[in-house]
Amino acid sequence: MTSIESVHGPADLRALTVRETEELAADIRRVLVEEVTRTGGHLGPSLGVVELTLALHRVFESPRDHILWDTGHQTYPHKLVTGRAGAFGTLRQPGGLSGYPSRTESAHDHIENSHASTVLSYADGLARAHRLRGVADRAVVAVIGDGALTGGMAWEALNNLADGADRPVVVVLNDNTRSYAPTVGGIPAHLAELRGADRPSRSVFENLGLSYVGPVDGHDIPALERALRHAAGLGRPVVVHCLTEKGRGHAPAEQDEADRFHAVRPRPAAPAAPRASQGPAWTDVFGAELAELGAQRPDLVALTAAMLAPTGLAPFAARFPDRTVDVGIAEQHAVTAAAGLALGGLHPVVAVYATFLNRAFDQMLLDVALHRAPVTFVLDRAGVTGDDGASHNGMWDLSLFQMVPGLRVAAPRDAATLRRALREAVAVQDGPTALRFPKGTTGDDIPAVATVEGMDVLRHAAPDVRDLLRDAAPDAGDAGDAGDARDVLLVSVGSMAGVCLEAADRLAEHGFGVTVVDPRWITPVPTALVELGLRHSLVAAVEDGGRSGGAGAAIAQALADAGARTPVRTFGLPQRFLDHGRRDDILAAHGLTGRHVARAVVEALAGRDGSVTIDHLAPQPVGAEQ
Ligand SMILES: Cc1ncc(C[n+]2csc(CCOP(=O)(O)OP(=O)(O)O)c2C)c(N)n1
Ligand SMILES: CC(=O)[C@@H](O)[C@H](O)COP(=O)(O)O
Ligand SMILES: [Mg+2]
Repeated sequence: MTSIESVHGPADLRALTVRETEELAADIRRVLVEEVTRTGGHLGPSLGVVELTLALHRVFESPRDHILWDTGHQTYPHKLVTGRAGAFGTLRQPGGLSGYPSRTESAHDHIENSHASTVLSYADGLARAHRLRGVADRAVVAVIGDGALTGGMAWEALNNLADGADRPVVVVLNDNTRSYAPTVGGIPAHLAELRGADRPSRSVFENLGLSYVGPVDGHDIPALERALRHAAGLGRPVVVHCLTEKGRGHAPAEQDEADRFHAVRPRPAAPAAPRASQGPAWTDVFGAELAELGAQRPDLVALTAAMLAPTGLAPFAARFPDRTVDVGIAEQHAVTAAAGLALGGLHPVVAVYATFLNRAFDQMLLDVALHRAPVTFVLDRAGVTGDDGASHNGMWDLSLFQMVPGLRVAAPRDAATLRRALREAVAVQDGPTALRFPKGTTGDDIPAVATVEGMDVLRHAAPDVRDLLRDAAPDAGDAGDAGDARDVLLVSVGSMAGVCLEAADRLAEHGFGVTVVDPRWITPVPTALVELGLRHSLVAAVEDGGRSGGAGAAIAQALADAGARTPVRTFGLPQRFLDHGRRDDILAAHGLTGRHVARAVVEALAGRDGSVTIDHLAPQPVGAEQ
């Protein structure tokens, strides 16, 4: 029985007989199911490309030939046959193998970005480079899924590839008819025709000017190899249409109608000990509230970019299918179509993972905000997601949002404030709104102890919260803070409320008067927040997002614009690409903990008069940066 342990690199594949290759495919599936069930990850997509991966590495000679993968979530077989079988048990673990191609892991890996629909553009550019540099002996092979093919970039690239008879890119279309759910739109309909008995005489690819090979059984290794060799021999741009099955070879995945085990959660290492209430999933809170609002507001329309269930829209879709739109993996189209829906008198809600909205920034800015269109953006997976690595962290949105005139942004801290923010957002009819919340569960609700000008005060040291906005400095109240009641203003952004409250307790133990405020609506910076900041000795903003141009930076700018001399410390993620890991570990590693924030605030205050010692707080790995 040929096993994956006998494969140390793709050259070993080329020495196998067809039978041995088929035995190897079975062993790869065994390893995928055993390991990914434990580690979590993209089991279904990888099971679907086992034979395709083996055929690709037998026909083409990576890394001299470039085999490029769109999205990269389906590359576990590729990793196994390119020398990483021994490390595969570390998949998606901190310090272990990435769940996507990684150039530091292997010369066989090229594209690390997990955002879909990019591979054909890489291939076009790489093929142009080969031509311009006179490189003639290196193939460029681009694997793209039927889902990714619904993304606009893919067609921009095809338009260019079709015009490049001298750029012999081999496009391998991995057609398993699904993104998460069955792929939607005219493109999958055309692919279905090509798969059918009475297929059209010419495919859309041939009408554009590319050659077309197929359809070919994506699980028949000899047939795949024949098709790939034929395609490579054409010496011109060509699409090889491969028919595969997502989740192939693992019955629970094959039978999973929802998404064929697109992304499975890690199996708990041991029976989970009863933990403090984690609360509901943010996604579920949003989905349930939107469905309720949909019953009250016939003008609400939900839009998704091929992620209806992952973004929580399933309850809304079940009740209001005619007001639910899946545009495919096409966020740019989703946003401008939402502007069109708004122009038509409706109130669209665009639900998307935060990082994927990046590619629709221009549409948000100039198709939505320029027209003050009442579109509500709901960003799930905002902040650190962790497991999926650098291109999945939702750490860009708060910075991008600062640039959008008229956009109002809410960052709820728990389930109650998420429901409230959603209701408030869809009530806004004179411009766009956005909500952002992280991956995972909400935890318990965190009640406000007071409100000030619409902002929630989670903790304060003054006898009366209104004292905080008076000019005279109130003495410390009964919160046990011995210092001036307005020593420190901690501005909590979204899910950082628990971190801020822990920091406040630590600071209060050491005699500081601390106010913790959650503006809930953080962009534009509330005037009342500036007023509060002006009356405190130090302002510290804590956000689960990139520090450059984020919410904290905007608060600092607003205070400076108001002529404040109050120093501002911003706590957020360093503007770097963060390696994969667990969300909580990454937040802690970058100082987003109560202990670290307290220590850094004390340092900042000590920096003013030097009278405060900080030896009682253990050193933390990362300091707060101004
Ligand atoms: C721009 C962007 N939007 C959404 C996603 C989330 N996503 C990851 S894989 C996937 C489905 C991909 O379908 P397909 O290309 O057919 O690959 P398959 O999983 O079927 O192999 C989606 C929507 C993404 N990675 N990038
Ligand atoms: C590859 C991709 O973009 C998605 O499958 C993503 O990995 C899902 O992330 P969650 O697991 O957080 O839903
Ligand atoms: Mg697919």
